[in-house]
Amino acid sequence: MNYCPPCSRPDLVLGISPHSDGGSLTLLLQDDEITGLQIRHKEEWIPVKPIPNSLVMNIGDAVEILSNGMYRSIEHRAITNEKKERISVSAFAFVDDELEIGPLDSMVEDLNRPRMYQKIKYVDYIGQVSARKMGGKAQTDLVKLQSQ
Ligand SMILES: O=C(O)CCC(=O)C(=O)O
Ligand SMILES: [Fe+2]
Repeated sequence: MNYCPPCSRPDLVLGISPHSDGGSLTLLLQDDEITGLQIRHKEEWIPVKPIPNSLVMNIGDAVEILSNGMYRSIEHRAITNEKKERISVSAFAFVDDELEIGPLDSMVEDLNRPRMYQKIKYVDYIGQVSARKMGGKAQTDLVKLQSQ
């Protein structure tokens, strides 16, 4: 659960720093009344206007890696609001710590595409991501193969 109190200087203070979710999929319940979530598209931050009574589903890094980059984990952040507090609820699906993840053969050989990410034990991947704190989307770069 994320809580952002009202903030007199939303231009200076973020609610949640830019990041992509490290798991496989995330379900997010937003406050229907406040647009706080933003996704990065090219160099711009695009607001995700809540659709009442609906959930947002985010693709996480694990799906990006497993799909060999076919499905990207989006970089996102939450901004603060000058007048209102905002609560959001995130439910993350993670991969088993001991599992080694890497692009699935069906996403590489079968599609005749170059392998974009190295294999890594999931717990090691998450350890590296956490060590960087919320350093933005480049977190999947940690396992991107040099030549890609
Ligand atoms: O509050 C939001 O809209 C985003 C929350 C989020 O990105 C997260 O919990 O990972
Ligand atoms: Fe997130």
